[in-house]
Amino acid sequence: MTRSAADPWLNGRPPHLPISSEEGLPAICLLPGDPARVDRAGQVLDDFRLLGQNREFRLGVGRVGAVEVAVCSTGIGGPSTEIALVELARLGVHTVIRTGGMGALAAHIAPGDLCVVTTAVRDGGAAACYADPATPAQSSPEVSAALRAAAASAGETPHDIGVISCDSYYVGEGRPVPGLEGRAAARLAEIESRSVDGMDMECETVLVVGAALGLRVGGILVAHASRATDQWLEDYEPAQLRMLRVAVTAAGELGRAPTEAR
Ligand SMILES: O=P(O)(O)O[C@H]1O[C@H](CO)[C@@H](O)[C@H]1O
Ligand SMILES: O=c1cc[nH]c(=O)[nH]1
Repeated sequence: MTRSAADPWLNGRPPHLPISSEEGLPAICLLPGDPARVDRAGQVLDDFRLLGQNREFRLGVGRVGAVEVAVCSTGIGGPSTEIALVELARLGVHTVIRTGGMGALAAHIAPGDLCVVTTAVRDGGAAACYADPATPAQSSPEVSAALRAAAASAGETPHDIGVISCDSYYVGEGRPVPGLEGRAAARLAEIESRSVDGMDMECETVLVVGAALGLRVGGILVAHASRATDQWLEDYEPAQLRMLRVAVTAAGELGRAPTEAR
């Protein structure tokens, strides 16, 4: 059997994710950007096992109660996130929850705060291949509701937020790269004028590409930093674990009461 360039799966194995369609995946998958967060999610899942890693795509599966949950890192930005989503959908995943970090823009969101993503401003590249730029990036209401309920049961009080997702961390997020300070400042002012609560680099792709593929989509983010107060959370792991606990509980609920993918 030879690999097709147009459809480069071979013997049920996708070209990027370290798994074959014979092994299959659970219907629900958490999507951190950082590969190291896959193992952190494993700390709050039962019977976690790592399936493998290829490039930025680290993949594992575990369980919450009777519900199996996959965790797959997307790497940074739209292109690698699009690849993960398309391959996961073909492997049987129908619900995805981004579990990431963000820079808060709204002054009332402090580093370490949890945020349930309801919408994303479309500022990346990959998602434009899947839906016209006018198509809104929105979480599936049942995914957001499950995340809010899981947070409440853990004693957390997450913010409901809109994020802007863009494919540049430095100048694109208004950081002063030497020689480009003016450009970065103008960019930050432009982002601030859009009235969003935070910025990351993957939510748009998860919401738009996932929806175009017929998946239920959503996201929970923890503020790693505040651009409003210029604070940065150095001891980030406890906040990530709080977020992951909420996401795993929500995944358990969504898996217990499956609805049709939208
Ligand atoms: O916290 P994760 O999911 O890695 O994502 C955030 O961190 C990366 C930037 O450092 C970007 O991918 C951004 O969206
Ligand atoms: O400032 C930040 C922090 C996390 N992720 C981002 O994209 N930006």
